Amino acid sequence: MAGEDVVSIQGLWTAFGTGREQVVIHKDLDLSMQPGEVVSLVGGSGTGKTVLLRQMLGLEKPYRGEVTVLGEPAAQLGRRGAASRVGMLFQQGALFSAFSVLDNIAFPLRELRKLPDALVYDTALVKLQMVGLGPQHASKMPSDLSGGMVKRVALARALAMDPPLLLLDEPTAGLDPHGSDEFVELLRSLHRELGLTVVMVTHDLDTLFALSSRVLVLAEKRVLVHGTPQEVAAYDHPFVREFFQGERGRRAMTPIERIVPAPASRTED
Ligand SMILES: Nc1ncnc2c1ncn2[C@@H]1O[C@H](COP(=O)(O)OP(=O)(O)OP(=O)(O)O)[C@@H](O)[C@H]1O
Repeated sequence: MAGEDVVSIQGLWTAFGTGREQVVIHKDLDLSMQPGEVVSLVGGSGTGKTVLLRQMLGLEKPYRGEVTVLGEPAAQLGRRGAASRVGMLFQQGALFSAFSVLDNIAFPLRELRKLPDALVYDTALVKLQMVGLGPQHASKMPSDLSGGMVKRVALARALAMDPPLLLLDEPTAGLDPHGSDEFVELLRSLHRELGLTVVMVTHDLDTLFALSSRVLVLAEKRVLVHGTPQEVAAYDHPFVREFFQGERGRRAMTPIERIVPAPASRTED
């Protein structure tokens, strides 16, 4: 039933520009997401993955059609309403550079103007701890943080208002393999502990296979195919072949071979 969907998109058209300059990005696109899913959106460059996240956050209005989040049109959530329903981790973290770590996390809580300062402070500290950072980091400035820490602080801020829906734009981009594995592990445990529904855009197949319960492929201005990562990877389409069966795809799908190099193939003399 539509009422149970965390996200429901029906008949979505996204277009930019007007007249002969107009470019249509999505055409009659439908999709829905159920509670607890971790859905990865994949698609070629310019297929409108990030725009779709921004529409779920209410930052972009559909040209035509409906984007509904937890039963309400996303475009009508308003900034404060949105923060308690949807948290978003932007690609570069997007921390306020003039604010300390704690003030960045506290920002959505302060915007409410309802909570006493002491409660805002305590809540922000709890969120900091939730993403694996101790209180010694609270007064640091964003410029003092590593890339992995910026992502963690941005995640804590996205979760400040306990939203049931978390949107992630390239969550592991820019992290080294170790940092990426750690961040995936953090996302996995937060998803489990908080019962989140997660929608992410990722080009990283390790992240996709590690986290996704379902993958949606955007192509031809709509959802071309969706299913488990394994089902989608087997779908016969040029983009899907290139994405999953190119060099990156083979690496992500055969982790055991990567870790244990085959000695037999190296000793042929
Ligand atoms: N506000 C805007 N005004 C005009 N065009 C826009 C706007 N936002 C996005 N676009 C265009 O819409 C298209 C889809 O953008 P989007 O960033 O969602 O792509 P994407 O699928 O996330 O691509 P990538 O994988 O390269 O990041 C692009 O061609 C982009 O230039």
